[in-house]
Amino acid sequence: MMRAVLVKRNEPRYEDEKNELQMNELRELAGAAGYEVISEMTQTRNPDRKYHLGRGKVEELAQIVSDLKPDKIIFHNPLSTMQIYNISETCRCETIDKFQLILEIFATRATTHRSKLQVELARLEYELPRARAVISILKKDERPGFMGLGGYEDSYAQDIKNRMTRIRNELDSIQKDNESLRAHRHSKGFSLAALAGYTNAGKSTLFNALVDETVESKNMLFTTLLPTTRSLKVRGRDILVTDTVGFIEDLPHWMVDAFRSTLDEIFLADVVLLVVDSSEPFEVIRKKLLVCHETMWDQLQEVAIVTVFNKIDLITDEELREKMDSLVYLAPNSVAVSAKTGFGFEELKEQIRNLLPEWKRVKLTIPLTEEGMSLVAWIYDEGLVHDINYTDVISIDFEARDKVINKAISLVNELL
Ligand SMILES: Nc1nc2c(ncn2[C@@H]2O[C@H](COP(=O)(O)OP(=O)(O)OP(=O)(O)O)[C@@H](O)[C@H]2O)c(=O)[nH]1
Ligand SMILES: [Mg+2]
Repeated sequence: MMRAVLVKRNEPRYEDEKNELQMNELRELAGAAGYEVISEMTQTRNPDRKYHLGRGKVEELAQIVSDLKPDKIIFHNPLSTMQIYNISETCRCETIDKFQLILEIFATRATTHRSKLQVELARLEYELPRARAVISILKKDERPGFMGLGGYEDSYAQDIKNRMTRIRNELDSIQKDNESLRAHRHSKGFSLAALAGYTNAGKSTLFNALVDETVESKNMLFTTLLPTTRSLKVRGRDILVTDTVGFIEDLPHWMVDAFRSTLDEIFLADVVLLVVDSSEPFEVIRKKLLVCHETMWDQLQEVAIVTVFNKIDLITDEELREKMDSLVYLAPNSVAVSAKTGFGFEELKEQIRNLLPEWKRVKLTIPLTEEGMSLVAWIYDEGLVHDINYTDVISIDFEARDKVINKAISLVNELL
């Protein structure tokens, strides 16, 4: 196991609780990336400056490093290239910030070709401006080995840019395949639901319990990198449920862009299940709901949202009521569940079912021929059959999308 020293920030203008939350976040992130935290240091913000790390602090850090010999120093706040360079140099230890840590987590979770490309793209986007800056710092210092770089600097940056272009092209073509897959699912009579929400809210646990199949769920952040899809049947309607990667607050734009295709699953759904951890403090839930809505809003105007208050086994009924009542304006169609105990699943399924786009119901008379039978088989595939009678003709009473009904009617007319 890799060993890390954490440097957390302390915002004097924040409440203690909020500072503690940020510390927890960094600890959890480090754990998720596979680090053992061997020491923690706090960096307090100087009111009139940015997160300037004073000489004394860096020396204190260097002492900790020489005593404990960690593999990495991890900072909560974003570091400039100059800071990374100076701290690594003084402490003789690799130094990264929270964003690089998140990238490491994504990299360890990436198992398929698509997710690996996404992670690589995000990494290159992060590296590009830094690569340029590091080279110019080294040039200024006139270090041996970096003298007379000449065209090297440009070609290095150009190389990164070329790799980014290649990855984007490849991702585009994978994205198109996914869109046709989605259209195919729709045409097969499935409705689409996606689980969304902040990381660690319990999406994967709920997903597993709802669809009764085993998808990795651990008490760590970012367990789910790739969307996973399984089917669920509610009152005869087949629903494909997709588990997605969790939202992260303050995600820089270059990361959001790289992971947009993960969010696309959410944007193309018929219903989004927005999962929140109801055992967290009210202010935290409120903030997380805001982040989710902000991230999804522009593209979600048409999509129904079910707000799932999860983990209610951890709080009292009174606490739950209070939270749900005060969050009404941020939590459309809310349902309280426990993914752990299964409480509230029936209500959740009903809520999903009620929000699915309406199908129409028709009765058709189809000739009892071979072509007629194959039309019936197709209707079974695409819709929900309520009643069917075989006499000298086939009388079928079924529910389906407009498109399916229109096609069935025109086929019947051809057969008559
Ligand atoms: N007590 C309790 N714990 C729960 C419940 N649902 C989930 N958990 C726990 O919460 C932790 C996180 O659950 P996950 O399902 O992995 O969370 P996630 O939203 O998929 O997280 P990411 O994939 O990282 O975005 C796990 O330790 C679960 O066991 C619940 O209803 N009750
Ligand atoms: Mg998950």
